[in-house]
Amino acid sequence: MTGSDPVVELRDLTKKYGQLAAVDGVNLTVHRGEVFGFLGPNGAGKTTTLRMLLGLIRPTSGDAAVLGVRPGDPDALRRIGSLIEGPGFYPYLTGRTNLRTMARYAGVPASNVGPALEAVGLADRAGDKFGTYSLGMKQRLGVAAALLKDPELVILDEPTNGLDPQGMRDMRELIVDLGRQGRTVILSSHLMGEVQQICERVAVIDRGRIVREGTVEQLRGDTELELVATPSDVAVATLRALSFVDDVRTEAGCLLVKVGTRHTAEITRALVHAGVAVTGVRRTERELEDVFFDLTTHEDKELSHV
Ligand SMILES: Nc1ncnc2c1ncn2[C@@H]1O[C@H](COP(=O)(O)OP(=O)(O)OP(=O)(O)O)[C@@H](O)[C@H]1O
Repeated sequence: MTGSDPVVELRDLTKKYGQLAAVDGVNLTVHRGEVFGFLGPNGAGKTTTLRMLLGLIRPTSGDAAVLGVRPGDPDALRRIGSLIEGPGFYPYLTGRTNLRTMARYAGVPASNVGPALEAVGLADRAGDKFGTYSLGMKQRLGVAAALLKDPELVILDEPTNGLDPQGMRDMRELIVDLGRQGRTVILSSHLMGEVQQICERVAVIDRGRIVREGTVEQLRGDTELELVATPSDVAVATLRALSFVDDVRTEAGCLLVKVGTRHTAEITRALVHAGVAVTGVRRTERELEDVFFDLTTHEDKELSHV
C-alpha cells in the first residue's frame, strides 16, 4: 500500500512566535497509505506543525505541500479529515445529530454520517446524547467527524489523550483500521509505546526539530553493544575516534557503546586493527521508549532553540 507518492512534504518548515521557534526547519515526507507517527514530548511543536499542514496558521518560512498543493487549498481540504482541537459538539444533541449538523455545515451528504459512526464503533450509541458519552466515546465521535468527508488523509492530534487503557486500545484499533482502508494517517502522540503499535514509520520532534525519522525497526536499531576488550583504555580511545560512535561508557568491566547495529562489524575491525583483544560482543536491544527518552531528554544547560 505504501508507495513513493508523497501526501505531505515539508521543506525547512519554520514557525516562530517572537523569539521562539516552535517549529524549526522541519523536513518531512509522508507517503500515501502510511500510518505515520509524529512523536514528541509536550511543547515539541507537533500541533503547530499539524496546524500548518491544514493551513490554520502560516509558516514563518519554508514550504509545505499537502496532497500536492499548498496547505489550506479548499480542494485539498475536502480530502483531509482532522482531529486537532476537539470539535465543539453539543452535549444535549445525540452523537448522530451532532454529526448531521456538522455534515450540513461542511456540505457533506447526510448519508456519510452512518458509515462514519460505523467506522468508529458508535453506531449503537449514536442515539444517545453526546453529554452522556464517556471520554473515549467523545474522542471516537471526534474521529467520526474527521471521517465525514471520507478523507484520503486523516490527521489526528493526540487522539488518545486522557483515555483509559481500554479507550486507548479502542482508538488504536480504530486507527489501524483507517490505515487498512487505504487512508494515509498522521498520528501525533507523546507516547512512544502507542505509536510503536500502530505506525510503520515515525518522526521524533523535539524543541521544534526533527531529531529522528525512520521505521520503528530503524529506531530500535539504536542498540547498545557490550564489549569485553583489553586494553580498555586503547579500546575506549579507538571507539571514541569513530565518527558514528556517540557514546562509550564503562560498566562492570565492559565497554558499552551506543551505536547503530550496522556498525558492529566495523567496530570490531577497528578494535582489532588497534591491537585490542575483543573477547566478548553482545548486543542489547533497547526498548523504543528508552530510545525516545534519550532523544528528547536534555539537560537544559544549553540554550534552547530560540
Ligand atoms: N500561538 C502561540 N503563541 C506563542 N507560542 C506558541 C503558540 N502556539 C504554540 N506555541 C509554543 O510553541 C511550542 C510548540 O507548541 P505545540 O503546541 O506545537 O507543541 P506540541 O508538541 O503539540 O505539544 P503538546 O503535546 O503539549 O500539545 C510551545 O513552546 C508552545 O508554547
